[in-house]
Amino acid sequence: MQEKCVRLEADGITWGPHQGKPIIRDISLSVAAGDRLAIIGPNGAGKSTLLRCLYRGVRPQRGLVRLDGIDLWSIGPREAAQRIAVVLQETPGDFPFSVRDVVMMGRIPHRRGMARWSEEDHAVTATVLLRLELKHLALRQFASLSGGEKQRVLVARALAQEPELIILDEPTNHLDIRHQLEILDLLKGLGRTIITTLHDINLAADFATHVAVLDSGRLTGHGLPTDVLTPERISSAFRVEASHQVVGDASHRLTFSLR
Ligand SMILES: Nc1ncnc2c1ncn2[C@@H]1O[C@H](COP(=O)(O)OP(=O)(O)OP(=O)(O)O)[C@@H](O)[C@H]1O
Repeated sequence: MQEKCVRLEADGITWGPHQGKPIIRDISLSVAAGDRLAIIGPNGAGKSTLLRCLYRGVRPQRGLVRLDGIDLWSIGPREAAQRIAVVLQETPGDFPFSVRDVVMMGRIPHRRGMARWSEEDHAVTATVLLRLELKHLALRQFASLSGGEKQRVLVARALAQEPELIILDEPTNHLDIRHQLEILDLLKGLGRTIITTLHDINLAADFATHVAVLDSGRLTGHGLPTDVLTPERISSAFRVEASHQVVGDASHRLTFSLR
């Protein structure tokens, strides 16, 4: 399997529904190859909408998204899908697919038309199942898995795509704390550029090399977690009281209360 990373830049992007007000406005950010960006912000801030612009799900009405300096809309959807894998909250849970089938779906952007799966497709799928410790579940129905196992399979499908960038929307949703830590640890070890939304601010600080704070469709901070995740910025974005607490090894945690 190839290990590749890409640099992504968003330059002044704005998007909203037709004839509606923009949901995200004038967003500029950059993610260096191999970095992990966590996007945080309150419900409805526009995080999923921003992700859609970054993975070519919707075209920004203003501004550009670039992959290694090349406009994302100057490359076709197939090439975009070969370079960017997306893990969304909706899962193919109702469909009668085995775990192996779901992981194999990651190979679709590499397949020529309706051709059969190639030896390479089979080999990559087998490697990913092994690497993500899913081999013993390969023949299980996806729908029969636990939430934590499902999330692991969806990351495996993304990895089978051999992408340079993985974009995830709330990958820790509905997972208990151990499974949240496991999935973030797994993502850290993939050696890819990663952009993810996360609701847990302290987990985001531990996981990400950089964070972006979105508030009412605008970016209010972007940079290193220690610089960006200040109590003032978090209080203002989430409309709560936030304060720093020093824990055991002198690292900082934010605690929250209603104001
Ligand atoms: N296609 C659309 N047409 C109209 N409104 C939309 C569309 N997509 C999103 N919205 C609205 O834009 C706002 C931001 O939605 P979005 O899903 O991007 O927020 P979010 O920050 O991901 O929220 P959450 O944390 O609750 O998942 C919401 O009010 C949503 O209803």
